[in-house]
Amino acid sequence: MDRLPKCQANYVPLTPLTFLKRASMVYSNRTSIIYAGVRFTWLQTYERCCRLASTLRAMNIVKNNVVSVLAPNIPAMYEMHFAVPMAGAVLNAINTRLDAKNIATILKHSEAKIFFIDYQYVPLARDALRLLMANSEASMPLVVVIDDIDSPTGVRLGALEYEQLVARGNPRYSPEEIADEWDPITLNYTSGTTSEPKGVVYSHRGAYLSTLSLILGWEMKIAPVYLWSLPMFHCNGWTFTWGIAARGGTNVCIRNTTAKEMYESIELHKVTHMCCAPIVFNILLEAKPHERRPITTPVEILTGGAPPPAALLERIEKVGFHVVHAYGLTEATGPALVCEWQTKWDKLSSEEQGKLKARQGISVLTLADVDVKDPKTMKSVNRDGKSMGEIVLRGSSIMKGYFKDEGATNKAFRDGWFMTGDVGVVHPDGYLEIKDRSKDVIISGGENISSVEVEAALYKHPAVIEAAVVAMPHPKWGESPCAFVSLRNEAVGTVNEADVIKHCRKNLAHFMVPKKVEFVDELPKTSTGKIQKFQLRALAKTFVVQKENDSSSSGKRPRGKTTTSQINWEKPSYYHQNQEQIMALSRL
Ligand SMILES: Nc1ncnc2c1ncn2[C@@H]1O[C@H](COP(=O)(O)OP(=O)(O)OP(=O)(O)O)[C@@H](O)[C@H]1O
Repeated sequence: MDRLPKCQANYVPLTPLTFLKRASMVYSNRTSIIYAGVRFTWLQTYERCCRLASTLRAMNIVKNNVVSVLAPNIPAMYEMHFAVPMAGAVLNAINTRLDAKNIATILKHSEAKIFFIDYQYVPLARDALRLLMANSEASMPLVVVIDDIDSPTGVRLGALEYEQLVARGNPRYSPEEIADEWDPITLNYTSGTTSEPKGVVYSHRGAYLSTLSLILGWEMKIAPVYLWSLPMFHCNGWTFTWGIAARGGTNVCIRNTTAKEMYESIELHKVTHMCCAPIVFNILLEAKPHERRPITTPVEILTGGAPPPAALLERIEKVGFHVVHAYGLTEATGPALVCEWQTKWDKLSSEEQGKLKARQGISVLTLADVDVKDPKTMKSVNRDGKSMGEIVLRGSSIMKGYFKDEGATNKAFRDGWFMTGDVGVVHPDGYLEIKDRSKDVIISGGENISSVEVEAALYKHPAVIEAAVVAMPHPKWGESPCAFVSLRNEAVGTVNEADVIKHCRKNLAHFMVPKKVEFVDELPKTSTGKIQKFQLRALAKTFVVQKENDSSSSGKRPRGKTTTSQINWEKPSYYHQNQEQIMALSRL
């Protein structure tokens, strides 16, 4: 038996590109993409991708060349997820919330040969290209502007425009053969929450398997109507760029994730599925009455990227959304764990259900194994829901490695495991729960305090809209929890520090209760909307607790004051005004 050889009939390299070709045949007339007044079928999408791929080849793009794109969730961005690898190249979708300096750094590091730019991002891209040009070691990519396909604007940066390249190409183009499924398909840079963004490389095989296992993990049926509320530049839309083709679904593309645009799309197109970070729940929940639309049939939401507090899960489900919680990282091709629902939980109260759903869950099918280990001994921790260790993963959805960074790659892989840098526990039922990032754990009097647990208690307070907890120096305990909280507009002035501490006492063990609560207008965030705890930690270090139960700080803001502080958080270099829009929205 073992002598039977592989041949082209029985051994085809795994690649998500096969999903598109299949969709063009089996779902040829079904709507593939909706964007404003534009609609495509799966056959049209396939032919447009063939055309673009053939033009890229004609432009001397060869195997493993990087093609970068800076665009929101528009049809071109979707098509490039197929067309670029169909030309044999590697897609690098850049986060549109980065600033010019970081975009220039990515273009240089990735050695991008072509840079596609959505017309709205031309000013930002121009600044990035200027910085790149000033760097004598960097080579300049060819620039292509993507004009709005629904209402062309005429904005240009050079001679080339996306639709011209599509029109010029061959719809009968035969995509480049994937010789080896281990070949790279995309290059995605991490969020830079804990360090500088790193270039994560996915293989065709990893992308294919991760796509399938997420479809199964989320139980996504045939022909979903998928709203693009998650940026496609996040781990290729957590693989749903490829996944919607696999299911013959409809991609509803929107430029901005405003409450109005999301609610309108849900109503108009009868959206069945969407993905988002928990921060988007706030946008949906805090929508103004004229922006809201009733959710008449349940919309499935897959959420992840940050811990969703149980209280927030409860609130969003009451509106009519049905949430599935997943945990993952760029390095794991998006979600690696899904909190698979158990029917016996249906009988529980909504509060208990929220708590169970807030756990990060069990591995997706592509992972061969997941564990929580003591990072020093690499021994598995007890499955008691209490013993903490580092979450480690192994399997086909784990990245190939970090591009041009052997040191970081070697550090990330240890003893056959990928080290996530996240601290978690395993419950007796096998479900994992993340307690913190390694760097965020608070050690108070020798006890580990999970900032995520304290935050979950804070979110239960009806006036709290956002909360983050970090370590603050304490003369007796070494460290103690310090909470940074932003309040709903109507609660500002009515809730004080003592109220919040009293609320925490009711919901947490005494040693976990924050010794200080600082009210802020906004919390500092990364380009992907994650809270930058390093900035909070730096500020918390300046707070001095004199004795037990005295939380007076170094002096600027007296205890119990009910107004919020307008702190000018140091903006990271990868930060620009879109971020402010998101924050403003989340606080409306
Ligand atoms: N469901 C979740 N619950 C809690 N935390 C989550 C969840 N999903 C993701 N995370 C956090 O997000 C991290 C992955 O984020 P991402 O890959 O975007 O880059 P980053 O880790 O934020 O950036 P960098 O690696 O550059 O610091 C995980 O390691 C984990 O800390």
